[in-house]
Amino acid sequence: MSGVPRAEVAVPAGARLGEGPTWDGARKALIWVDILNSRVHTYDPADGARTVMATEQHVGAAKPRAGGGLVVNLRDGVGLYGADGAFSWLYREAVPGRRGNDAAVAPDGALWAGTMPYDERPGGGDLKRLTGDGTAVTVLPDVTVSNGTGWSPDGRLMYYNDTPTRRIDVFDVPSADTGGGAGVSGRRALVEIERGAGYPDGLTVDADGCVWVALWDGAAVRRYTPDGRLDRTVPVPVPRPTACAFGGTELRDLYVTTASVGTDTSAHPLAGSVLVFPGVGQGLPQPAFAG
Ligand SMILES: O=C1O[C@@H](CO)[C@H](O)[C@H]1O
Repeated sequence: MSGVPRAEVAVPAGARLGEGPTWDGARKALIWVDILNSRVHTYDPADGARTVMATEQHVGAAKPRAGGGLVVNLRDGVGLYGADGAFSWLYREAVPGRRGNDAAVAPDGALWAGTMPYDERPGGGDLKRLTGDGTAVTVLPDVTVSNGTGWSPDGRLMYYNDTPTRRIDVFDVPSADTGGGAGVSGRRALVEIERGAGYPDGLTVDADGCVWVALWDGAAVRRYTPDGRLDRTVPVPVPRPTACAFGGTELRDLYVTTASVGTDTSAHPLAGSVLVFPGVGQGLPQPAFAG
C-alpha cells in the first residue's frame, strides 16, 4: 500500500488508558479496555454500536472466551465473565501496588497474562500462563511492565514486550500445536527501539509473521519483519499509542488504542481515542480463551 496511512477515529476520545484492542471474530466487534477507568468497551464497525461494562477493579485486558463471555486481567488476578454476565475468579493473587496489564490468548487457547507495579519499579511484575482449570504457571517472574505478547503464524515463535527494556523479545516455542505450554526458551532481542523513538507497548503479529508494535511516547506503530528489519512506520496523531490489532470482517484494518494520561489533550484532542487505519495489512484470527 503506497503512501502514509491516514488514521480514522473509530471511537472518540475519552479513555485515560485505552489498551488491549482485540477483534472478537464471533461477535464481529472490537473489544478494548480503559484500564484506569475500569471499563471494558466493545465497538461494532458495521453500525458503530458501542457497549461499555464497568469492572470492579482496574482491567488490563479483556479477551473473548470460547462459547461466549470474557476473560479479564484485573488488578488482583484473572476473572471470568459468563455469557450471562456472571463473574467468577479464575486465578486470584492480590499483590499490593501491582495490577494486571496486557494479556494475549495463545494458539492453544491458554491466556498469557502480565502484571506490572503501579510505580513501574524494576522486576515488580510477571508473566503467567493460565489454563481454563485455573492452573497458573509463572513463565517470566522478573518483569517491569508486562506488555505486548503474540505468536508467529506457525506458533513456533512468541514475541514479547517488557516495555522499559525498549526491546521486542522473541522466544522459541517447544511445540507449535500446544501454543508452547509454559516452556518457552531461547529469549533474545528481535529489535531494540532506539532512544527517542518511544517504548514498545502492545503488539500484534500479521499473516506474514511481521510484528506490529505500538510505541508509547513514540506517536507511531512500526512493522518489523521476522528477522527484525523495520518494514513500515505508521505515524499516529497522538503521543501515546498503546496497542494495535487487526480487525474488521477481513482482518485488514489496524485498530490502535491510545492513552490520554500524561498527554496535553488540548494539543492532542484524539488522545484516548481508538483509531483505525483501514486496509493497511492482513491480520490473523485471534483465538478465544479455552476456559
Ligand atoms: O501498557 C502499558 O504501558 C504503560 C506505559 O509504559 C502503561 O501504563 C501500561 O498500562
